[in-house]
Amino acid sequence: MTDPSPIIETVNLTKRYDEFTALDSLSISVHSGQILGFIGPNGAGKTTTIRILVGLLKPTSGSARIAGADCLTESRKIKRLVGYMPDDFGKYNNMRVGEYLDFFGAAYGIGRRQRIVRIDEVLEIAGATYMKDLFVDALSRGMQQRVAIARTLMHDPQVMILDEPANGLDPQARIDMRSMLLRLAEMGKTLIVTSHILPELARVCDIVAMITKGRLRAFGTLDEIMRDIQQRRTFEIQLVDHDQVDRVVGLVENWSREMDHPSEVTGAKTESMVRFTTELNDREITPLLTHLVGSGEAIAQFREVPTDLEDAFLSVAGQSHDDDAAEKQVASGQAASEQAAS
Ligand SMILES: Nc1ncnc2c1ncn2[C@@H]1O[C@H](COP(=O)(O)OP(=O)(O)OP(=O)(O)O)[C@@H](O)[C@H]1O
Repeated sequence: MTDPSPIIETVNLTKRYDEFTALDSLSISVHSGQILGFIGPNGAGKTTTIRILVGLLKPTSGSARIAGADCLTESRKIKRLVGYMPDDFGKYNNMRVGEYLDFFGAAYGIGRRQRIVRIDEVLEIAGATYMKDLFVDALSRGMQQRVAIARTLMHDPQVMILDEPANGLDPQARIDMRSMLLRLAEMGKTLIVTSHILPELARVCDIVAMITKGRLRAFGTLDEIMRDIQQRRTFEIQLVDHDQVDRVVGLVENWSREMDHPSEVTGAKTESMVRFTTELNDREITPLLTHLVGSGEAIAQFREVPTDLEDAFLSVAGQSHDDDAAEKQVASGQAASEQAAS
């Protein structure tokens, strides 16, 4: 039987600094063995949440519990239960990896004999056995991240909180990190993995929490989020001949006006393609296809361009500006230029 009670739970967690609300009524729950992707842009409130969870910051109101222990008042239990891997590896001059792990093991109160065994175990789990005698400061970012995971595992925590583990990694190291997260989850660890961008890591997460400006915008499995998010959908109409493009652009524009539903319509003559975005649902969009076919235009394909995770994230990020339409426009402009640049 699975345990129905969550291992990590925050209820209306709020943190204010004077008038400024860094975290606003965050309620999330994570079950044992799950990987939570905690995603939000810079300044969203991720670090604030993590600092509360690991007992380093006092919330203004609300509660946070890990395996039943209160993150604020039961810090000893929390320290034993949680392994926290910060984004910044730190500077450790003239320290070899084995010594580094020994140092942190001692800080966790692990006995000397036990540490010797444990260091080999965690290095093996992290795929970093060969690094044991290397100097920490000479390691690449990808190697450092493996050692950081080994360090976080030293006291065998039930919950691991990894802050931006994919930050600064090359594509291969990102893939390795993804496998590592899955391996940790298979071992029964519960993981919170933060990111300010939508990384490939999100694809290994069982659930995703997206926050912006301190507020939870979406929470659930990736599929649920993709379904729920109000999204402008993009359609492509593949034509047979490039001469049709201007006519079909006109047809779609007229139809949109008649429907009183603005669409952005663009034509690409070199591809014999017309693209448009709309918020209409399947039932509402079907008459357009009938209209196009009825007009006598030869249509090779009419298809929706699948929305990817990145679009979903940008859509959620846009919701944070709902109170201010002008700001929203700026945000979507930035998002578009970032997308174009990436
Ligand atoms: N001590 C503080 N006093 C005032 N404001 C603070 C303080 N600490 C954090 N903040 C503000 O709270 C907001 C949330 O910050 P937080 O560090 O949690 O964001 P984040 O999602 O972790 O961002 P990043 O990805 O950049 O680390 C930010 O606007 C930040 O400037």
